[in-house]
Amino acid sequence: MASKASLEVSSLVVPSVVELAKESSTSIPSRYLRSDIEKAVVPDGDRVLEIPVIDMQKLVSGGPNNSEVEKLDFACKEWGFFQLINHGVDSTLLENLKAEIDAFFKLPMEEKKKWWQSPGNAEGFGQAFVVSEDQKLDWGDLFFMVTFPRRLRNPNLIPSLPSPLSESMERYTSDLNNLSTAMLEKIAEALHMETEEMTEFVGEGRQTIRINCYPPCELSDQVMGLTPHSDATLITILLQLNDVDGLEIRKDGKWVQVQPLPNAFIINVGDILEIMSNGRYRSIEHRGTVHPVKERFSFAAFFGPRLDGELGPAPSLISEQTPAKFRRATVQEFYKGLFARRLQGKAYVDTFKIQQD
Ligand SMILES: O=C(O)CCC(=O)C(=O)O
Ligand SMILES: [Fe+2]
Repeated sequence: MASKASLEVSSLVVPSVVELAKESSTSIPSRYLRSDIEKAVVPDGDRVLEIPVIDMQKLVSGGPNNSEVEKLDFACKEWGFFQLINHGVDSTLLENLKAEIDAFFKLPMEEKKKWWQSPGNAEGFGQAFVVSEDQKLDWGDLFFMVTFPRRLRNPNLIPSLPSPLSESMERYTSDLNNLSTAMLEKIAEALHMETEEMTEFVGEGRQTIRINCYPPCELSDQVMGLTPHSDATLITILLQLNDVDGLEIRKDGKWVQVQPLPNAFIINVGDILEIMSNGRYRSIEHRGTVHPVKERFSFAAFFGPRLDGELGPAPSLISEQTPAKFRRATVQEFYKGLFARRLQGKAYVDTFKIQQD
């Protein structure tokens, strides 16, 4: 049955960083400058960090004992992050989307104002998780909206975006919604969960999207494009929209840069999947850095469960030997708490942990 539950998401309204970046670097307000940025480690020589690569075609076509499902299990368990190739999303659509988003963020501010966030509503251009006037701000503008289920969409967004961006967004978010559902079925298989348990938990699902634009900044080592965080999702499908790297993950305590394969998706385990898998899979902390002279764009599609359900470890994954590591909560309660605080690594999901003696 379709749920009526909706969720109000808000964030304090802040100025546009794209506009700010047009001014000289001497005028960067202190709200953006940080002195506590940990540097990323540079891999030895020309060794780069090789995050696992999963092939969607192999994942869906293999029968029982599919080794790609085992690879998926390993990637979610050991990394919380992997690249997805052969994902089936049309590459022409991806190329069009990249150009259209670039043009969208370059529209004059006068026009972009139509889609700016407003007090009490975090959809549109702006920032997220800004809850106090004195917290540090990210060096980037985002565009956030609810995309699925359709009835929860804000009518001032997708249909009123410039054409052809609105048509590309419709196709892209719909393709990613289907891909997320297919991926979660495989994740259920990898976890040896009952399939119905996953489908019941996800229900109609909920997708939100966040497009990130990080303008260049001369003081790039003193600003953060996107504060270290884990995503509060089941899974996130991330696409880097241009040729500028900047995504970093915290691997074994150290920040390391990710170099995505062209047009591959980067998929990461979110906090809700960590809870549902009873900690077998772990959401990974990541951040967006800023380049000194180049702007960077990325597109994150967040996929979570229906809003009118409950979350907690899947009953089939709990036993006497593996007791529940997380408390149960309604999905609404989970999100309400999330949006009431600033982003701070994995601190929020940790509040759901049950102390083990
Ligand atoms: O820009 C990136 O690569 C990371 C984006 C991200 O983590 C997010 O939007 O949640
Ligand atoms: Fe993220």
